[in-house]
Amino acid sequence: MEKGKKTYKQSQNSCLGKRAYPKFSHHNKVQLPEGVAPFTHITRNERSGRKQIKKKDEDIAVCECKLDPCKTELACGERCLNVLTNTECTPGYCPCGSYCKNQRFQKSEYAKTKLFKTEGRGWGLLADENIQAGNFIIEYCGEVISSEEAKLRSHTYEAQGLRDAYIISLNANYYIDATKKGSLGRFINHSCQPNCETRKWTVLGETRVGIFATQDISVGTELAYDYNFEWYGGINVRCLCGAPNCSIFLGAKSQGFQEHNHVWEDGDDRYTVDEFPLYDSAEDEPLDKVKATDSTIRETLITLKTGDSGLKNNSFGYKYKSFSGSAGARAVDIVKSEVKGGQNAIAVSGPKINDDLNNGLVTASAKRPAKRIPNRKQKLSGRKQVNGKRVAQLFSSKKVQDELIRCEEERSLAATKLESVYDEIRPAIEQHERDSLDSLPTNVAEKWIEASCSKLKADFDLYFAVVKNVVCPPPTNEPNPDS
Ligand SMILES: C[S@@+](CC[C@H](N)C(=O)[O-])C[C@H]1O[C@@H](n2cnc3c(N)ncnc32)[C@H](O)[C@@H]1O
Repeated sequence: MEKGKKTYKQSQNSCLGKRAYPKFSHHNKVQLPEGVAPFTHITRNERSGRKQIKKKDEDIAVCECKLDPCKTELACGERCLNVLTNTECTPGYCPCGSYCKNQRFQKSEYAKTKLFKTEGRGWGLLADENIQAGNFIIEYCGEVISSEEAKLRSHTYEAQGLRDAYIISLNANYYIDATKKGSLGRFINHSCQPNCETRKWTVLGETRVGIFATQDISVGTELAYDYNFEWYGGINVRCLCGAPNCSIFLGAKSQGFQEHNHVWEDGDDRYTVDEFPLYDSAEDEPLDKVKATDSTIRETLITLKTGDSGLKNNSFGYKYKSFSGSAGARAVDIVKSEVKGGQNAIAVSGPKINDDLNNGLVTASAKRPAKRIPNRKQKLSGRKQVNGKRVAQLFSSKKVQDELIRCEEERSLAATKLESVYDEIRPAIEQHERDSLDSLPTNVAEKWIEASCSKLKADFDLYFAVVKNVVCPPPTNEPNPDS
């Protein structure tokens, strides 16, 4: 793929007519059937307080497609280098000019769809034309928010009694919330036997989520994708997709599901839990059963398993209002759950891990996602390490002591270098996280890898020297350098 190519001038040819770029409004009006709760229709994600990033010329991916003037419908098709890497072509840079077919998100080239009322699952979206497998159906648009904001909003929506959840994950740190602003993609329901899926595309440097057909879909068929891995928040909802392989709950394997506590509500099939087991999606192990004994306060007994959250005990049980546990108990603050009979108001329930242990995040599964580079410094400084200088004192041989002290000094140099690289690349990492990009620039990643490898090597050299001198101590008749 050629980078940094300047604006392509379309060759004049009799097959080509003049074509201007259409203008697209990001707030296209749509006709909604009566009864649909109001929301603002948008066809482009909104990122509050953030400007569109202007990519440098050399960072723009330009494909190598050659426009066949007599077959313009094939411009930037499935073999386009950008299409193969889920990247949209950039207007003004694509060799196929305005004939480029790889700007579907930018031009909102959606399939025809229609809203309809489902039985028990609220509104749904159906295909209003035949859709071929692989085709782009619609973008999942909404407000791009941080994970902290997603948690906060999710709790607020629950507390407000909103039944339908519209927050999906964009990447490790960002989410798309289509609750108040979104495209019609927000109406696509979940199915354990889906006919479409979400895919991430890079569009003008930003990650966007599209819904694509995974099979041929005939007109009138409901569109559905599997919420697992993408879905965040909301109370646990019993899945009514009706598929034979139904996994019982929506998004049961998603990160949001794992990090949440949930209660069910009477009077709605989706919220009725009789003897359904609750699965810890982190490990696919059945937890203790959820009991619905009382219509006002439900008692839940859940076993929490701690991962690297800082809690020493591996598990502790708790009940609303009472819990048992030792090391973790101090940090657990039980929040009352009240389901008001008849009304749809739900106060969010669950254990609150105190700030000092878990940044105040409400979580039902202490199995944390892998930490990314920005958290690395905290880990580096907090980890208990062997001190080479102190170990050296345990050896009587001066030669061994010197060797270990040298290794320790090298290790401490490597650690300092790693910390300073961290400080140097931190702005680049933060910028990338703010821009919702999944990968770091190569030079940043390389610096980090190099410093990490040096530190690992220094660690290894020290440990190796200790082990070597324990297993094969030097002969005791070594000359005493002081004599
Ligand atoms: C993204 S919204 C989908 C549109 C929603 N049905 C509506 O009326 O706005 C997700 C919500 O739809 C409902 N839902 C989606 N799929 C479902 C399913 N298979 N079973 C039960 N409820 C479902 C749940 O309430 C879920 O929180």
